[in-house]
Amino acid sequence: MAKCQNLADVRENIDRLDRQIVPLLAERADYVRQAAGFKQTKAAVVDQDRIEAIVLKVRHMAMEESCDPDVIERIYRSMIDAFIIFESREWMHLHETKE
Ligand SMILES: O=C(O)C(=O)C[C@]1(C(=O)O)C=C[C@@H](O)C=C1
Repeated sequence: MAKCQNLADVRENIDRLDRQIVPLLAERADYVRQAAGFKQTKAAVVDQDRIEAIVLKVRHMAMEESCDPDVIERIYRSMIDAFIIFESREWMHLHETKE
């Protein structure tokens, strides 16, 4: 990790990472969209056991990276909330247009 000399350096690095993160989120969104296709009911879009398993996993990963696990948990819970809204929309679209 580079030690920055000023705020402009910091922001350059943040912008570089955002250029990597957004394509990964787009790829993740595509898999979330596919998940909607495998779910029989709209209620199944929210899978609390799966969410808790993901949170546990990413908290461990954060600790391995010497990052605050509470920050990572908050980011993941917010991200999954957004994906649930997205997946619900996708589920309705897929299941409305079936018949
Ligand atoms: O794993 C699933 O079933 C998904 O739909 C993906 C995902 C996620 O974003 O990771 C989204 C919604 C679910 O409630 C749980 C997890």
